[in-house]
Amino acid sequence: MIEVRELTKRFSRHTAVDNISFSVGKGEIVGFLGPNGAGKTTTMRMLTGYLPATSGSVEIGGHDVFRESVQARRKIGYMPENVPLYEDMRVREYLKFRAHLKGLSTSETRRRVGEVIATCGLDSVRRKMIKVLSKGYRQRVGLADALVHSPDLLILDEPTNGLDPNQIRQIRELIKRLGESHTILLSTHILSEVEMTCGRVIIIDGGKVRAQDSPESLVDGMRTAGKVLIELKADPEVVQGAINRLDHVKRVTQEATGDGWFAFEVLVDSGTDARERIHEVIAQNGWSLRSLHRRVATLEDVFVELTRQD
Ligand SMILES: Nc1ncnc2c1ncn2[C@@H]1O[C@H](COP(=O)(O)OP(=O)(O)OP(=O)(O)O)[C@@H](O)[C@H]1O
Repeated sequence: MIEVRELTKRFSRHTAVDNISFSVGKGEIVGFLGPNGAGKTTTMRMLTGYLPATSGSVEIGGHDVFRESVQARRKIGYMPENVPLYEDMRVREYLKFRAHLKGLSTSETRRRVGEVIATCGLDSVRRKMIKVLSKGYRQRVGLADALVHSPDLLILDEPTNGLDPNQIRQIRELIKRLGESHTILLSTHILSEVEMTCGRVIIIDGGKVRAQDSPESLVDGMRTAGKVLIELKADPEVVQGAINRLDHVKRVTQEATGDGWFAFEVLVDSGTDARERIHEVIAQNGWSLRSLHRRVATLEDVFVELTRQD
């Protein structure tokens, strides 16, 4: 559905997107992740034909976005980061206006506007002025606008940005439902959202693709996957020294928990499980233990590992 080849965008001397290639298959929901300034919005704007590329190509459903822009755009529903809405229009009126702009006939417009109002849960506000709507409803209007011409592909730039947790949940559920009948590429900062909604993730940083895989495989392949967390009561320096001497232990850090106990974080080689040997050391020394468990890596760990500056 999306085929991106060696895509580059330079703004004078700054390269915002640097020779990236990826594809998104029909029916996939793909998360596009990256820190601020990574190049997500710039990439999405090129994908949707709003911004010309410096070099490289983008095909949407077999149509080159730059050379066959009308055909390609017909397949795309784009929701930009800050949805530009006409504040003084009523919701239904605005969606009708947008549908006409996108070339729908009067009867198609009536039918589709009714459908997207229902899909996006806008029935109760369809006669309200856009300026009185909450941010959550505005996002839904943006989504309805992106959907009104029945595109196969949705490109959503931070669809939950600025929403409260309830609104985030509602939009996430809506996106999941839309994913049953659309291909979706969405950018977000909320990693748990990606884990819940996306089958695949593309992580970009400094304009380059750093990783692309399912959230599970990225987490499995995580280099720092092995961490054991312990809480016990004993001389922390002695504990640290004893655990540090074990095979496959890379680093032990400790901090006081404030109630007389100490918390230790033990970094071990990937693929090793040091819990049993750590427990033996604790038992041999007779230290009081109140917790010992392995921490499973999260997508956040992968993200930090791939995009951190140091
Ligand atoms: N029109 C422009 N002119 C010059 N530089 C730009 C322009 N648009 C974006 N940039 C720069 O390109 C880089 C990538 O920006 P982009 O907005 O694509 O990042 P992003 O990943 O979407 O970030 P955020 O998460 O903050 O929205 C940034 O360094 C930005 O300053």
